[in-house]
Amino acid sequence: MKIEMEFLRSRVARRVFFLFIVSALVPVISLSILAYDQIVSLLTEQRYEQLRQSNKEYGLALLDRLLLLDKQLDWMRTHADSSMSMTGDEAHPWRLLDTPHGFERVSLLTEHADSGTAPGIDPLAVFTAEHTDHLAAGKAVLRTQPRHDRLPLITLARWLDTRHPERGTLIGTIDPDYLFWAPQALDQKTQLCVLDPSSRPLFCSDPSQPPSPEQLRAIDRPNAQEQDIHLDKAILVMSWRLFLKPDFDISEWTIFRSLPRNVALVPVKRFGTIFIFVIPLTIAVVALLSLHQIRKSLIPLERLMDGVQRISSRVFDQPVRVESGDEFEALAHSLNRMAVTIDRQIGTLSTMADIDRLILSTLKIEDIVRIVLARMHEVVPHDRIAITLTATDEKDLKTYIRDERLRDELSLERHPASPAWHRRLEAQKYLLVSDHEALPEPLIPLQRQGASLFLLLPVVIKKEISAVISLGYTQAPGPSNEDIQLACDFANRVAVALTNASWEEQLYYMAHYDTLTGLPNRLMLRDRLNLALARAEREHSFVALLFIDLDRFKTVNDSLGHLSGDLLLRQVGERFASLVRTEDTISRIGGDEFVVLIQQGANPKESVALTSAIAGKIIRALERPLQINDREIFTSASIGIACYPTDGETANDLLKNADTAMYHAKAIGKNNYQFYSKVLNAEATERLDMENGLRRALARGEFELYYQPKVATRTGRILGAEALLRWNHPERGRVSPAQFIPLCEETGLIIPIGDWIIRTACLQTLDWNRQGYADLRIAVNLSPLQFRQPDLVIKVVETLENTGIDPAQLEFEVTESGAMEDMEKTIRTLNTFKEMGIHISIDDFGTGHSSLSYLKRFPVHTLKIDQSFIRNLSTSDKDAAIVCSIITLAHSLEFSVIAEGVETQEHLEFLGRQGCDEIQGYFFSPPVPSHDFTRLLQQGPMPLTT
Ligand SMILES: Nc1nc2c(ncn2[C@@H]2O[C@@H]3COP(=O)(O)O[C@H]4[C@@H](O)[C@H](n5cnc6c(=O)[nH]c(N)nc65)O[C@@H]4COP(=O)(O)O[C@H]3[C@H]2O)c(=O)[nH]1
Repeated sequence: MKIEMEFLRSRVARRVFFLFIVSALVPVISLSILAYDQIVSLLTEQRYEQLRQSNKEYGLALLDRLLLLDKQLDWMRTHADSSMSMTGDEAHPWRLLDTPHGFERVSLLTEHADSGTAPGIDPLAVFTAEHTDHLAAGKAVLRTQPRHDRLPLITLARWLDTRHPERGTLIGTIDPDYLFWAPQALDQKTQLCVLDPSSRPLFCSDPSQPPSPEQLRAIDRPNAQEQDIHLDKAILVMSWRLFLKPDFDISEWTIFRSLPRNVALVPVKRFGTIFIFVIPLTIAVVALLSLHQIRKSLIPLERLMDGVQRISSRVFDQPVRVESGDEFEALAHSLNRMAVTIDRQIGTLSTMADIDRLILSTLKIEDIVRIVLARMHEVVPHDRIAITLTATDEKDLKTYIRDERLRDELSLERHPASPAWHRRLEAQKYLLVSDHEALPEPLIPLQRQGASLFLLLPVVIKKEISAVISLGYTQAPGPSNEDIQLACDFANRVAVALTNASWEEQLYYMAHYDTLTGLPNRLMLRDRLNLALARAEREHSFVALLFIDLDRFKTVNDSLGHLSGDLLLRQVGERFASLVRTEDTISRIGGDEFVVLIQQGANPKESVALTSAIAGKIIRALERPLQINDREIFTSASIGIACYPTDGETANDLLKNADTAMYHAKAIGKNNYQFYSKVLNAEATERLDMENGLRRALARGEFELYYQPKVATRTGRILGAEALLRWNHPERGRVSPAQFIPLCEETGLIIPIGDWIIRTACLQTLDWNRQGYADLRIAVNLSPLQFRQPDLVIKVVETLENTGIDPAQLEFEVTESGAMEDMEKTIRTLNTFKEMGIHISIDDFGTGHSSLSYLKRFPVHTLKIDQSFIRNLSTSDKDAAIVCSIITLAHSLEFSVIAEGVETQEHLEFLGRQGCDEIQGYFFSPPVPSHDFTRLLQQGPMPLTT
C-alpha cells in the first residue's frame, strides 16, 4: 500500500488523521489500563491463593511430622522396658533414652523429677495439671518455648502409662531442623514463618527478617487477605492456622508467608512490556489504515477540487474521474454533468455572442445563413438543419441546407411558397411536426437526409416571417423543452441579424450598385478590380478591362429625353451582362460608360483572343436595334481595352489607359474596339498637360478671340461674325479649339472661359460700334455645359449692361444636341434670350436627332447648316438634298439660314440659288484676329466671286 504523505498538507487530512489516532488511542489506552488493573488484581488474588495453598500444604506436612514424632514417642513408650537403653542413675528421676530420628533427645521423667533441677531437662518438660486429662487420654502434649538467638525449644510429652502416670513421662525435644524445613520450591524472596500461638516465630526461612508487628497484627484479623493487600502494597502476606489442640493440647500454630509484590507481579510486568509494543503497533496500524482511508477519501476530494478549478477556468473537456463507489463518485458524476451543462451554456452564449458579432460585422444574409447552419448545433443539438428564406424579392422560397459532404458550401433548393404552412407558423413561436403528416416543401430535403421529426422556428422581422429555421431529427425523442427554449432565443437573434443584414445589404447595394441598371457601380468595380489584380499577381495571370462608351448616347438622350435614355442604358446593360461570365464583372461607372472586367488565364495570346472576342460580341450586341417606347433606336459602342500587367499594374492605371484607348476608338470612327498602347498613353499624358495649361491660360491671357465674318449671300455685306476661341500656347503655339474645347467641357473650364468669351466678344462689338460699325451681330458658341448654368441669363444680362451694347448685336449659337438635352428648360432659356433681343442660332444643324415638333417650339432665329453637308455639296446629291431641305424647312418655320464651311464659288452659288440667307466660310475669310476683321469691315462688302 503506497501512502502519499503529501496529502497530509491538507488541513482536512491532518484533522481527520489526528482524530483517527486519538479515537484509536483513547480506547486502547483505557482498555490497557483497565486490563492492567484487572490483571494485577487477578494475579494478586491468585498469588494470595497460591500463598494460602502453600501455607496449608506446609502446615499439613508439619502436622504429619509432629504426628510421626508422636508415633515414635508412643512406640518408645510401649517398648520402654525392652528397647530403651537407659543412662543415668537409678535413683535419679531422669533417664535419657536412645534418641530416635527427629528428636534432639528423649528423656523419661519420673513423677518426682523437677525440671528445674534435673540436668538436661528442658523447663518445658514440666507440665502443668491442665494437660493431665490430655495425657491421661494417651495423647501427647506439645510445648514450645522461645530461646534467645536460637530456634525455640519444642517438646513433645506423653505418659509412659496412662493408668500409672507415676511411671513417668516420655519427653522428646524435637529437632527444629527436622520439624521445620524450607521447601525447595521456595522462592528466595518468599518469607516462610511458623508462629506459635503468641505469634512468636518458631521458624523463619529468613530469620533475619521476621514478620513485622503490622503483619502479625494483620494476620490476627478475620479477613487477613484483603487487609494485607491494603496494609502494605509492597508485600503480599498470607497465613494459615494449624490447629494442634486436639492432638497436642496446644493452641494453633500459624503458617505465615510473605512475598514482595513486585516479585508476585512479575507476569504483569511482562504484560506491561507487551503493552509497550502493542500501543505503538496499534498506533502504527491505525495510522496506516487512517492514512489509507484519508487518501481514499482525500484523493477523490482533491480531484473534485481540481475539477471545480478546471470548471472555473472554463476547461470542460476533462471530466473528474472518481471510482470510489461512494458519495464522492456520485458527486463527481454530478460535477461532470454540471460541467457539461455549463459548457453547453457557455457554448450557447458564445454562439449567441458570435451571432451578435455578426449583427455588427456581417453584411451578407448568406454569410449569416452559413454560420447559423454551421454552428446552431452548438446551441441546440439536431441531426439536420435547413434555413428557408421567405422574404425574398423572388417568387420562390430559397432553402439552404447544411450538407456535411459540401463542407462550407451550401446546398440551395428553390420551391414554391406554401401559404398554408406560412399561416400555421405565423401564430406560433415554434412548431413540432413529424413525417406522419404531409410535409411542406422546405422540409423535404431534410426528410431526404433521413429526418423524421422536425422543429420549425419562424424568424420574425417586423411581424413578418422572413425565414424559417428547420431542425431535423432522425429519431425520437427530438428536442427537449430546454432545447426548444434555446432554439427560440436563437431564432430571435437570427431575426435581429437578418434585419441588420438586409438593411446593410440595402446600404451596400446602394453604395455598390447602379440603381438604374442594377449593375455594379464604380466603387464595386474598383473593389473587384483590386481583388482580380491581387489574384492575377499571385497566379501570374492576366486581367482585361474593357472601357465602353456608347456612341451618340447624348444625342439619343437629348432628342428622346432622359427617361428614354434611362431605358436605353438599362437595355444596353442587360445585353452586356448576358455576354460575360458570372465571374466577370460588367459595371456602369457613369453616364453611358460601362466597364467590363475579365479575369484571364496566364497565356497572353489566349487572353488577347478572348478579350477581342468579348469586345466583338459587345459591338455586335448593339447592332440589333433597341426597343425604346415603341421606337427602334440604334446605338453603337467604342471600346478601349487595357490589360494587366502590360498596360498597367494598378486599378487607376488600367482604368485610365482603357479610357484612353476608348478615346482612340472614338477618334478613329467609333463603333470599334482598341487595345491601349504606349502611344495612346502619351496622348493621354498630353491631354493632362493640356488640361493643366488650360487652367492657367485664362489668367495668363493666352486666349484670344478670332472672328469669322458672316456674309449676306446676295450682297456680300458683312452682317456680323462668329467669335472663335484661339489659344496661344507659350510652347505649342496656336492650339486648335477642336483639341481643347472638348477638354474644357469635360473639365468644366468652359464655364469661366465661356464667360470671358462673351465678355470679350461684347467689348469687341462695343469697340466696332465706336468705330462706326454699329449694326454688326457677333455670334458666340454656347457649349451645352455653359447652357445648363442656372445663372447664365443673369451673367449675360450683367455683361450686356456692363458693356452697354444692344442685345440684338449678340447671337448665341447652340448646338442641336445641346439644345435637345433638356428641351423644356432650353425653350425657357432661349425664350428669355429672345425676349431680351438676343439672336439665337442652332449650330451644326442636321447632325443631331432634332425633333421637328420641338423645333417649331424653339425660339430660334437661324438654322446653321453643318459644314459636313456643305463640304460634299458638289459630290453628294444627298447632302445637297439635305441642304435644300434644311433651307426650306428653316424658311417654312420662319427661320433664316446660314451655311458654314463654304469654301468654293460652287458652294456659294448653290446656296445662293437655294435661298440660303448667310454664308460663312473660307470662301470669304477664315477666322481672323479682331484687327484683321476691322480691316475686312473697312474693305466693305465681300466679293461674291473669286
Ligand atoms: N474646313 C473649314 N473649316 C471652316 C470653314 N469655315 C469655318 N470653318 C471652321 O469651322 C468651325 C466653325 O465653328 P463651329 O462649327 O462652331 O465649331 C467650333 C466650335 O464648336 C468650337 N469653338 C471654337 N471656338 C469656340 C468658342 O469660342 N466657344 C465654344 N463653345 N466653342 C468654340 O470649336 C470648333 C472648331 O472651331 P474652329 O477650329 O475655329 O473651326 C471653326 C472654323 O474655323 C471652312 O470654309 N472650311
